[in-house]
Amino acid sequence: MPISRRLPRSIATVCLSGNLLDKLEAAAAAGFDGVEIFEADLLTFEGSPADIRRLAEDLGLSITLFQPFRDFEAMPEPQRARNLDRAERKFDVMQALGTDLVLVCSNTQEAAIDDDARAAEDLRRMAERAAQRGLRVGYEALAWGRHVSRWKHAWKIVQQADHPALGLIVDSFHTLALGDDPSSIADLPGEKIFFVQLADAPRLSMDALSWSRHFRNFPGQGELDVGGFLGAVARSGYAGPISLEVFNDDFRAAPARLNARDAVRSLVLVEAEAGLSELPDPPRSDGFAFLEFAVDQTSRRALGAFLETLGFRLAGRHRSKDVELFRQGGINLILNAEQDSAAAEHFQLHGPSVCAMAIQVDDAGRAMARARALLCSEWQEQRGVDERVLPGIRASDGTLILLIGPDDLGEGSTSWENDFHMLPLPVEDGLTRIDHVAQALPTGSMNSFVLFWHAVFGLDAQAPVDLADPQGLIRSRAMVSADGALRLPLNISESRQTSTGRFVTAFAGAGVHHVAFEAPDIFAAVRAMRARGAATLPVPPNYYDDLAARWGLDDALLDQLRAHDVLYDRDAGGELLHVYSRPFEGRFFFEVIERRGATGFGAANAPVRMAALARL
Ligand SMILES: O=C(O)c1ccc(O)c(O)c1
Ligand SMILES: [Mg+2]
Repeated sequence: MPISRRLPRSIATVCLSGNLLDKLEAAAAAGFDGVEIFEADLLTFEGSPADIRRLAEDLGLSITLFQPFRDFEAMPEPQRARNLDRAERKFDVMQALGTDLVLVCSNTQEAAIDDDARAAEDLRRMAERAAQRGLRVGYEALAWGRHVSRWKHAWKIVQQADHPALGLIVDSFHTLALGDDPSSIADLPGEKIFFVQLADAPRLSMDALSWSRHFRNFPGQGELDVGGFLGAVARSGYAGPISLEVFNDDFRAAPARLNARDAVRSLVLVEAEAGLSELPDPPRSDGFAFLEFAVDQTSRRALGAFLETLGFRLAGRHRSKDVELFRQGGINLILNAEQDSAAAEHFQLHGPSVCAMAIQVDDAGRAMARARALLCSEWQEQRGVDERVLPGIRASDGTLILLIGPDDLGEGSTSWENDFHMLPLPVEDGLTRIDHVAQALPTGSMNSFVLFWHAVFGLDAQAPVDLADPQGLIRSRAMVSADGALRLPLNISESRQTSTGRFVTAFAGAGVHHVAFEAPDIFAAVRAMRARGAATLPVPPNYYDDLAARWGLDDALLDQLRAHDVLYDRDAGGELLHVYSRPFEGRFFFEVIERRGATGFGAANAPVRMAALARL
């Protein structure tokens, strides 16, 4: 039974960077209804709690919760009595803030007594005092609580305390981190759940506290079933706010407004997963319809010539714009040197680079509706008379993503001819399609990109891998569609000296740093490329000696690999053979890949590639 209702959206100030005012403004701008005020943000703020109340009011935000109140229940004397005085002072702050709810998280102190009756008694007393002021107390089990770490245990204590001003607070992280089952939250009386906090996280093997304090992220960015958790909450009849509470090292440094927009995007997604709302299905994709490079006249000549060595041919010239189409097999690459265009702007900022990716989708209208619901900004290029309009959205870094429906640029369709004077040249087919497009991301932005590709296109994030560059570590995560037709590895580096770091710093931000083309016969493709003057990225002999040992390859195959600078890997699906071009003007490079069943990206070979790039 779907329960379509819009619950208020809230975010904890700890999720966002800046001072308290920055945080409030970012939350309001993103469209949140309310905020949880974290005590640390209040303590470091210049203004009084009453000032904060006014600021929030002016921004249209309610203050949904004040937190955390720590180490309260089941203490020995004299702390036990002192804790009630401490609570009274927090109540003063809450009244000045204009919020009626405080979060008490389960006690982590060694001195805490393992006695549910005592805990219940303490919480009941606190609730009595809160009630005298019209306030409420919510009790949350921290996954690392000294004696109370699970929601069922916290609920038992809340029931035992039996006071109308005391309720339960559930937090998806604490429940899912312990592998605890959230489904019976659905059986609680919804009105006794006072507040709901959501956070996702990658699966990591470490203690819950460190995991929670540094690696939480927004729903859809991690691996926990937050949608299932929220579904159980919704079935209880809970009608309060849904609040994001994320402690994350990157988020503390991320631009608050962009991060707040991601926060809303994650809520839209998880609400739909929980059955609280509907979202158009993600597109099914056959892969990339084309890639567009921003160039000027000079770099177009250079890139065109470079592509020709890889077997691409000039296949068409745009009817009204300074744009050329290069083709090979089913691969379309557009070189855009048009003045006063989005491409020209991109070129000014980044130099020759990929400025747009066109993705083939089963239904462009539905894909756009989903993107819009997920707060993507729509984009439309100026167009000439009779030119087709390709609907587009912007990715996290501003890269343009065009959505190509089945009738727009289909295989053998005449629609290219609509916009281009096509040249009657035979197209080569040594390379057949775009296998993947790899991007270098600025530090701290992995979660934002993962959410974009997961939410809008339904791609799944593969497990992160660490790649060793001679100058530092690169973290890589591939976003892949269910059938593997759309693959986008995302790379990030803390060091500015790695191939990824150099790319991001030298070329002003995120961008495509390599494009991989599929070849049915990689050795034939390399021979053809070399015959046209393309140089492959050299591979040291040591690599092949080790390959022989690792995989027990026969000498004939090894000789072929060695002679063609082809790298080899194997995964559960099968074999992977790949080879790299030299970089174009020290920027991006191309990969040729032959998949013999493998679904990965040859991560084991990345250090060899990066060392070769560093030597150049
Ligand atoms: O990390 C903590 O201490 C902490 C505090 C309050 C919360 O609501 C929470 O989920 C964690
Ligand atoms: Mg919490």
